Amino acid sequence: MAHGPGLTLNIVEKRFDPLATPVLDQFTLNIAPGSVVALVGPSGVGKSTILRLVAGIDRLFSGRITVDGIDADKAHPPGFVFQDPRLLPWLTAIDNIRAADGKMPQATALQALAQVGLNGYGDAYPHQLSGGMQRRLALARALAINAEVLLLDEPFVSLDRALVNEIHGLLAELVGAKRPTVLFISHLAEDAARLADRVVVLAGRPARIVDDIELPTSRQQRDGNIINGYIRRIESAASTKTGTKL
Ligand SMILES: Nc1ncnc2c1ncn2[C@@H]1O[C@H](COP(=O)(O)OP(=O)(O)OP(=O)(O)O)[C@@H](O)[C@H]1O
Repeated sequence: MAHGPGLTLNIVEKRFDPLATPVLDQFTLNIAPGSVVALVGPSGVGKSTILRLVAGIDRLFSGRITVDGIDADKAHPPGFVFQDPRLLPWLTAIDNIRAADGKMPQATALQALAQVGLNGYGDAYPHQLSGGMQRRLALARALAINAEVLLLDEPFVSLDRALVNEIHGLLAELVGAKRPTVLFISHLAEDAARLADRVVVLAGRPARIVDDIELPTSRQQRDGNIINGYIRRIESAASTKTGTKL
């Protein structure tokens, strides 16, 4: 089955303030094709920075990030879901999706809308949708460009748990069907325990990988016990290695 590309991050240095310690220094991370990797760690450690570098949105760093060997800023654009939905208020749901790619056929946008359970809401404006629906629309926009790489920055933050479970299910289904390479940030061990194949725990300034946990059981086979075991492992790694609670 086709799957998303492998990602290699060799960041020599990323800093915002020329006088302060860099956020990233000699930071290396390799992500296997088609894997789902969760980045966890304390606030301010550099998780969103890493996502923006991989997306090619932020090019101000030294080093090299590649997507199947191609420099990230020249690779096919990833699907990116930001912490806030970032919808254009003057466009309908369908046009928000199509805005991601000027050549996108209407049918593709409609299909993405259906995939996130928003059938029938194509003509609604963002203010007519609930917060959770807006979040799903943002996800549909990321999916509609048929990206082989999905970058999700706290896609579940401040959503109620029922909706999070629904979106988890949706993502697990999409990952199973399309096998994209996914890098996502979450503050909740449960998100990682349900979705990830691998959890990378970051700490410090400059950020270091202080733990790298494989979650070998396939997503479909993760029952409550397995998920709870994974949650304990991730939370314990985060608290002992980063000194903070997730
Ligand atoms: N545009 C910017 N200008 C200056 N400093 C920045 C900028 N973006 C991020 N930083 C700094 O870089 C560091 C890493 O920020 P980043 O947003 O990547 O952390 P994070 O791990 O994603 O945090 P959170 O979990 O709170 O979102 C922080 O100290 C932050 O203040």
